Amino acid sequence: MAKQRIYELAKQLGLDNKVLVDKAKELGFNIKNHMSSLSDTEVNELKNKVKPSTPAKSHNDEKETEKKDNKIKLSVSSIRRPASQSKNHSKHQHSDQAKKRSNDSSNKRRSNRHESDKKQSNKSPKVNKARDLLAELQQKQRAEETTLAKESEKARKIWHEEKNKVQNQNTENQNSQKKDTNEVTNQPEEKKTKKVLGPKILKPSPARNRPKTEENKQKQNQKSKPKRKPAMNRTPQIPVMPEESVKPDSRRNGNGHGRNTGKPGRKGRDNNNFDRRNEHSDKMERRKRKNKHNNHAEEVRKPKTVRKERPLPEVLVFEEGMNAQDLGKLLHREPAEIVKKLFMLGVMTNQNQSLDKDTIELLAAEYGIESKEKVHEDISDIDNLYQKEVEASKESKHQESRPPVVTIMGHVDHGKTTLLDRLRHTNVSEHEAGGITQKIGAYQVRVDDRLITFLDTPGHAAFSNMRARGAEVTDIVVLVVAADDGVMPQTIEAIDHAKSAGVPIIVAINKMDAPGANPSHVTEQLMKYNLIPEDYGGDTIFVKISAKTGDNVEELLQMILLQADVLELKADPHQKAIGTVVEARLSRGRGPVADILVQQGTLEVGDPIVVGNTFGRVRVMTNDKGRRVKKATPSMPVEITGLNDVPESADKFVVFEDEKTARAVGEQRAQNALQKQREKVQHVTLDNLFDTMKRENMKEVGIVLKADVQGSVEALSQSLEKIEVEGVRVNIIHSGVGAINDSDVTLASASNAFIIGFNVRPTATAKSQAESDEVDIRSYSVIYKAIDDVEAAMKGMLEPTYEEKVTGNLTIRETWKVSKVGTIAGAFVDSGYIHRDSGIRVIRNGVVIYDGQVASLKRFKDDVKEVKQGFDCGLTIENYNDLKIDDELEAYEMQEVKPK
Ligand SMILES: Nc1nc2c(ncn2[C@@H]2O[C@H](COP(=O)(O)OP(=O)(O)OP(=O)(O)O)[C@@H](O)[C@H]2O)c(=O)[nH]1
Repeated sequence: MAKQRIYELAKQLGLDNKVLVDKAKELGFNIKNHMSSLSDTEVNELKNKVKPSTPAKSHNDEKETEKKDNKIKLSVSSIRRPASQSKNHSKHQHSDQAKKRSNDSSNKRRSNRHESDKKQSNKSPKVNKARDLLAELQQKQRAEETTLAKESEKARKIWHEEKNKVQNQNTENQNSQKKDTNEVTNQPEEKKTKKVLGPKILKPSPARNRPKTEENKQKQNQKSKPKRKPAMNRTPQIPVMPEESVKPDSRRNGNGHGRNTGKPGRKGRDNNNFDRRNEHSDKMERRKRKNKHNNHAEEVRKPKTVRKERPLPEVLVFEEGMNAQDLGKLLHREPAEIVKKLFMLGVMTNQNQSLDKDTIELLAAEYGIESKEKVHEDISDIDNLYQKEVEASKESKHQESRPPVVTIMGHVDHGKTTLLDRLRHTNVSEHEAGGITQKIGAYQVRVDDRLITFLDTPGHAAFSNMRARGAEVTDIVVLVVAADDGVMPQTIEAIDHAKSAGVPIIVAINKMDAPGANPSHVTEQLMKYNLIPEDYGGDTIFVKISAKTGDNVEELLQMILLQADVLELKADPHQKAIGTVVEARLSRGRGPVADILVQQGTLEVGDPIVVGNTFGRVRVMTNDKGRRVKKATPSMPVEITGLNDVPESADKFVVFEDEKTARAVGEQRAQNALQKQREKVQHVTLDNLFDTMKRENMKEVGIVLKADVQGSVEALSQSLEKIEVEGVRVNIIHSGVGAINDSDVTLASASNAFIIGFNVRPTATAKSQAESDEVDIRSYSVIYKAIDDVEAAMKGMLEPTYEEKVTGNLTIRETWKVSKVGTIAGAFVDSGYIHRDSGIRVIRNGVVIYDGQVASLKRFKDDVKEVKQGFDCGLTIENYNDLKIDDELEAYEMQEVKPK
């Protein structure tokens, strides 16, 4: 049988040539490659060897797998090993296998080889040629392999030399790592080569090799704690570096920092980052140095100011809600210190947090000082300021005697004004309208170089309120009782007022010259009111005088001074001036004018002043004789100008440090007063709801009241409001001092009220406005006249009755029918007049056929109010169009009939 070549057999078996060659070699056949031929025996033997493990049907799969395996092996080995090494390795393997087999088949093979050689030499020249070619190819292959191996060996040597150089350098630098470095450098070449050429191996992070900070050390210790062996067994720890970590510097970008992952890309990036970082840090460094330099320069220029430690205040006057900053200012300490102190006291706060009273007190105690809460003063409460000044004067060491302020009281016509006239040597009563004193006057009388201030209060009942106010500033009341008239109602009222004010009374029994004078009777009457003369064991001074003749007036003055001495009246002229308004009015040329009585201190021209709800600066000051003065001492009545508004009588006044404050206070008070007034008008509660409803059903007479002085306004308004007419009451819508002006008319018109002017007249514009608005203005100079008129008007309002009054007769002369308007009658006024609002009756043949209202009234094309006798007019009647020529028209009005 012919010999078969291995590749043929491989093809037949569906195996790779190499596999078959290997198998054949395993069996010890004398073959070289897949071209080698096999004998039949060898073929069979090889088939047997291959067959069991390689079933025919899976040949392809196996082939594939083998191919893959071979490829992988080759690829891996080509990377991992140098060619020569791989060759050696295969040689070794080959030799091992040969050794194994050599024992059992060496002789046999040797003989076979000889045989085959012989056989081959005997072959055809073609075969020999092919063999030679093959041999030649093999030689070439071997030569190439040898060259490659030499080159790789050379390259490896160079690499090792380089590496060793670097390692040696590092070894010198890093003594602690010396040992390990040496170990690594002494490692076998194969291993090292393997490392370099082999696939990437994940290396321990260089981070672990960083110099250990304290923190890192701690962390590492914590981590390694459970793994630690007992201390006794521990050997001195030499850090065993991982293989790669022994050459860290060569991998750390030359600076020992940064992470090296072994990737060139990342290396590069790290380098760049690092460079940038370096650059940045350099800049920072430069900047720092520069700043240092600058700071230093500043330090040189400006020596540091050391804050002076100011002493703590004796008392911490605080307000609740202050914060650490506020308290820091008061205590002359840094707010941070305050916060710290509070923290120590257990109060967690910041500099801006409001603190309560207790905390602030605690803080003061911590500093060892007293604390006092600041009491808020409402400077707009001038009554309070006034009272404070009064109290201050009582404790003042600069008190001086002051003139007594005397008020003369008594019943009407008992001679009060005559007495004052006598005292002032002027005749006031003759000029008084209606013979009644209408104003509070204040005068000073000199008696033996001593002064007595008199307030002339009117005796009429309507002025009782003013009298009571007069008593407030009064030290002594002189009660005038006519000897021929005796005690009257207002005498008793005066006694009550004086007593309630705690003011001592001196009784002046007047009109001793009158024929019916009976002083003992008067004395008896007064004793009923606990006014007991000294003669009767009492302490009331009785003086019998005649104001008319002047008898005993001097003695009365002496008695007043005596009483003043008993009272020891004193004041401090050096303190801030306070006092009371006696009277106020609006002067046309001078503006608001106020008669005031200085009670404490000294008022000077130019003083910023708040008077009631007004304020200003004292511009001109005039005394009771009409002379200008610059100063007003205690108990001195003066008239002042310079206020921004007219104050009310009995208002308090207080002088302020500056005009700004005075203005602020005055404005605040005016605003408060306005608010109060509004609340008074608008406020309706459950308590007053019934009253309000009741008032809604009542008819009201609205009055706008204007007078020359505030006292008259008050007196008149009180009298008017007292008028009682069943079902009707007076409502004073507005009252004030000064002429009747436009706004008064507007207000009266809007409120359907009329205006009463007392001693004042309307301005020209107000007069014309009143006429156009049909507002009634009544002017009076005597109070009771005004009261009587109002009373009559009020009676007129009670259920007024109306009666018809025919005002005119007309005859229709023409009619026109206009669509949308109706019938227009052209009529002639035969008698009287027709008004636009007239009622109208249509009379035809003596019979009233319609009674209605005029709808429109015209003359030619113009609407008119009224058409009088002798004129033509055009008219329409509401809801009636059946108008015919010669119809008679009767115009009429419903007129109010006053109750009798
Ligand atoms: N015979 C006599 N008549 C006097 C005396 N005093 C006043 N009269 C008169 O009494 C009247 C009233 O005097 P007045 O001084 O106006 O009285 P009044 O108390 O001021 O009156 P009112 O201002 O209304 O409060 C006048 O006619 C005086 O002339 C007096 O001493 N003797």
